[in-house]
Amino acid sequence: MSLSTPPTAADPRRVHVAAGVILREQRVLIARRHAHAHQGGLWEFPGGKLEPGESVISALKRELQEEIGIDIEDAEPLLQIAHDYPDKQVLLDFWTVSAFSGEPQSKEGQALEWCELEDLREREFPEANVPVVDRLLELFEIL
Ligand SMILES: Nc1nc2c([nH]c(=O)n2[C@@H]2O[C@H](COP(=O)(O)OP(=O)(O)OP(=O)(O)O)[C@@H](O)[C@H]2O)c(=O)[nH]1
Ligand SMILES: [Mg+2]
Repeated sequence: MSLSTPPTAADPRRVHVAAGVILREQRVLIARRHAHAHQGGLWEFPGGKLEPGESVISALKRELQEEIGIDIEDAEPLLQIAHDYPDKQVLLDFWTVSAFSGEPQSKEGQALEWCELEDLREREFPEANVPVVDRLLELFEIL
């Protein structure tokens, strides 16, 4: 019998998070997590925790307005990842944001970068993000 149980998406202790993969030409918008935050100093896709009773898309819209000041006009699910950090279990819902209004700006003092897809591997992301970065590069046929 294995000592640890594999991650399951349904575990109610998981923190459910919505994050946006915002694409423009061959670039993706990434933000740097504050040094003191969970997984601090690493790059992320903007987003945050769902409030009780909130849908993923509503949370995504709210978080992207709060963090970078844009309004989502079109988005579709890209990948869901359940990941266990030593100190936290998360369920990350990554959505591709294909249309939005407003110009992304740092509303919480975080660094923002329109990163060329081919440079994405050089940025350090939290461990849970590895499959989403892989998927994105696969979709754009970047090896
Ligand atoms: N937004 C975002 N969170 C991520 C990513 N990858 C990843 O592991 N996480 C984790 O998911 C959780 C998301 O929390 P958050 O800090 O963005 O939540 P939030 O915006 O609601 O912030 P708050 O806690 O200050 O209200 C964190 O534990 C973070 O480490 C990612 O790409 N984007
Ligand atoms: Mg956040």
